[in-house]
Amino acid sequence: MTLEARQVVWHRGGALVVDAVTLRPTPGATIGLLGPNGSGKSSLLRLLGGTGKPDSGVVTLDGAELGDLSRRDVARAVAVVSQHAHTDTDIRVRDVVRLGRIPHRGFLGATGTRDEVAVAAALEHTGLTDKADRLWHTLSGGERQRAHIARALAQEPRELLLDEPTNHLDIRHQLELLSLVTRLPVTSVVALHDLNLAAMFCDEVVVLDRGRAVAGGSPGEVLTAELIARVYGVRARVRADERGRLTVLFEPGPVDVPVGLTPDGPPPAAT
Ligand SMILES: Nc1ncnc2c1ncn2[C@@H]1O[C@H](COP(=O)(O)OP(=O)(O)OP(=O)(O)O)[C@@H](O)[C@H]1O
Repeated sequence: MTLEARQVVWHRGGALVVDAVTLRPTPGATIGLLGPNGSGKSSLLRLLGGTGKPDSGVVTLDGAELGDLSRRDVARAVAVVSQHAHTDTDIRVRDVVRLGRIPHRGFLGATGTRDEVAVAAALEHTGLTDKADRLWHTLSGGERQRAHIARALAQEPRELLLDEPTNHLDIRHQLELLSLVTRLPVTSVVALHDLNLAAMFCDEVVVLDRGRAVAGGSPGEVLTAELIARVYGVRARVRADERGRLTVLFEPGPVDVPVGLTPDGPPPAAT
């Protein structure tokens, strides 16, 4: 059993933003949450992380309703990296990563060898060991993003919720980060905009559109030109290589232009 959402509904600011979504990730799998801006990805992640409470439906962790568990119990199992994580500017990177250990600390809050080992491993995994003693405000945007991920890894969660974790990262670090996430012995739910990264790294994807889950399954089943046109309003060609790896190629122009008619094609007949 793992973190699950069943028929969750959530209104924010009077609007329905998550509409009867059910999410049952396979334990250990990497699940991509896809969908256009405003489709409800971050909101669903908030419900899964327990920082939002559904108006109806339930989120459960190992069968227990999230609202019935203490914050500490949830934090021992679930780590969240949100899109707009705030960090004080005069704190050192190692101390940011140490924050991930708080749910594991004993009554007096003392840190032990196990904490320092977890922090060192998290810094190493995210390529930040040599920046551990740097002050936060001296880091680049991508390095800050990696430090937030290191903090989540130091938490040694079973479930990892990541909201656009590749934002700010250069292509090498995007690939390294998602490759790391897929190798971790955790269940991950990752909001992503890049459909090619989703196809490359996710075992399953769920597509949200105006709060509703409109498709779910393996990337190959879900990421079709038809779905991309319908949900994103964009023309695309989806190719699979001999090993079944997908590439999504986007094409300019409105979706109602027949596929195959490119800007280099014949000019429209004069009227
Ligand atoms: N605090 C809030 N009050 C009112 N509406 C909100 C609030 N937070 C989010 N919303 C609305 O909820 C809807 C879903 O937003 P959400 O951030 O979950 O989408 P998203 O898919 O993560 O978008 P993006 O890809 O742009 O990050 C949007 O219409 C957004 O404007």
